Amino acid sequence: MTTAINPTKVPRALTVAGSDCGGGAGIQADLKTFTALATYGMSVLTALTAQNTLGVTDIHAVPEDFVRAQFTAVISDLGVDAMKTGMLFSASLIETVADLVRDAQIPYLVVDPVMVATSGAHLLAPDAVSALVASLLPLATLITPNAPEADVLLQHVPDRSPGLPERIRSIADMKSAAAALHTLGPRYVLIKGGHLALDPVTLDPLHDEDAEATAQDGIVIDVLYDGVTREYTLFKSSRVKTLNTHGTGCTLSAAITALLASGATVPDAVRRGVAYTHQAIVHALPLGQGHGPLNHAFHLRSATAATALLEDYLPGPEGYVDESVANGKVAAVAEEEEKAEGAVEDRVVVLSDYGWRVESRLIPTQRSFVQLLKNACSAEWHAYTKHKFVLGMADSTLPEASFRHYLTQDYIFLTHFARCNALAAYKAQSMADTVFSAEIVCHIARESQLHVDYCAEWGISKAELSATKEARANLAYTRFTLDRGMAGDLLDLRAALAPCLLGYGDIGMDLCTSEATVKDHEKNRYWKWICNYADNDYQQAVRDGEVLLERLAVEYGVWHAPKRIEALVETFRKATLLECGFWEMGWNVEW
Ligand SMILES: Cc1ncc(COP(=O)(O)O)c(N)n1
Repeated sequence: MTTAINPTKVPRALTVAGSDCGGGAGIQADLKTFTALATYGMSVLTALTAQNTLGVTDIHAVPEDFVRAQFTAVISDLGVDAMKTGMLFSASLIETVADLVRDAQIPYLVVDPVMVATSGAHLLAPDAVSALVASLLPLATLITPNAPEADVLLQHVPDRSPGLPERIRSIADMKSAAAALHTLGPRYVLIKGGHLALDPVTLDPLHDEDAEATAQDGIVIDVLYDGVTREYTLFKSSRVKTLNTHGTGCTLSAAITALLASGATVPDAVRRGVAYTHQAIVHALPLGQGHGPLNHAFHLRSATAATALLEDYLPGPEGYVDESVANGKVAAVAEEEEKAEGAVEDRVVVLSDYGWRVESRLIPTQRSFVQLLKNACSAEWHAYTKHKFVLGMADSTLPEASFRHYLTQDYIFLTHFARCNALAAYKAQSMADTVFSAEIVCHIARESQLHVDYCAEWGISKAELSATKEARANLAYTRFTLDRGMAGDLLDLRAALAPCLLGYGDIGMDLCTSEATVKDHEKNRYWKWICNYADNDYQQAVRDGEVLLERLAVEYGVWHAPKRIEALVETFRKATLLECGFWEMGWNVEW
């Protein structure tokens, strides 16, 4: 039976996996991920586990006939654009699923060869690996083993070349393993590097004694191999110091499946899936007493923000039967939220192939430092992000002379913005944070070159740019930021830089989603500028910057230092006003 056609534009994603009643892994993680990535999620259960963050206490396999019934129900009526498999448990379940997939002709199949849970429980019978290799891998578009799973699968590669490692330890090993696993059938192989300890600079495998220390600031490399083009793509993420990684593999393969269902190519789905999973780990929840779950809804930011989202949908006063009861409830919720705010102590484990070490650190629960800054300066933020210069770009009424003046000054601004980030690299307390800022410097250098090209489109030559004198507003803003950085610490500097990073993100998004702007965008002279800041790359930079600010806020102890918060708010306010001054400068073409 082939899959039903899709009469809507909603991407349809199916997971065939085990249930984790604790909600962190398996079907539950997959469905949360599908929803977070705006796909319609469906599930076929292969096994029920009694499980929490500490481990699996029992497993109940679903009979093959019932797996068949679930799959047929989904395929015949709702249809599937992409599907993944997770915990399949036994050889007979694997063969059943492979039979069903073969008939259904689903466009994409992602196989996550789940073998052992983070907690150590066996989720696949050892004798079922041969069935997985023989029946399911040949049908897969992509397989997503971690290094230990890849090691097991490699034992099943016929004609193992002598170059294949016994145990994957380096990027070179990951590459040769990926190419070897491709011969088992899947076009793409993604080997996840979370279990490897690599030197963050040379990317060489670490010796046992160095692994523990460097794993703190380490990086994770995932290797994707395309068996048709024979190309490798390496995805780099910073390693997150946390114990809360339960469900990481499920989440990544589900995210890739959702993105494939949405029309992404495999490399793009992997790139975005890795980024989504990384953020879900960064915001992971310290729930339970073992490996806590990821936060699949990190983009809702906080319970307060999620509830605020619902404000638009609440009925008016006429919707309540008894207003006093309703008000009482609201007050109770507010009190609960207040109690929930603050910081909790999280046990942080630095994990590597070679061992682990526990540290403790404070993790804010409900609070967002970025939100605090924006709320405290809401009037200034409004003046900046809704400035007449911005509104003039939205409807293309901004005089070109103003924009040109702004562009020439922005070129100078970029130079100082790079210096600020170089200063941030110097102020950083860890190699990872130094590299983070240094990479921004390199990014600004490239942006500066693109700026020259963009200015040329506006008839501004490189010579003209070089001869431009710096306007007072520019001087004030950039030197203020540098001064904050030199006199203060990394957080002071990042708070001074935040209005630029976050504000342009807000403006790009606002203008790109405003109906009026979008409707006439072909006639809008500023559309390209707008798209540049609404683009995924810039928005990702905004998210990275926000995550950094939230972390620094905790690391520098601001939640216990009201005076420090006040000072940081003032820095943020001044920088926001100086951004307004920058627009004013453009608007008035003042020198
Ligand atoms: C039902 C189910 N499926 C998959 C996993 C693996 O997830 P993890 O390795 O994070 O424990 C799990 N623990 N439970």
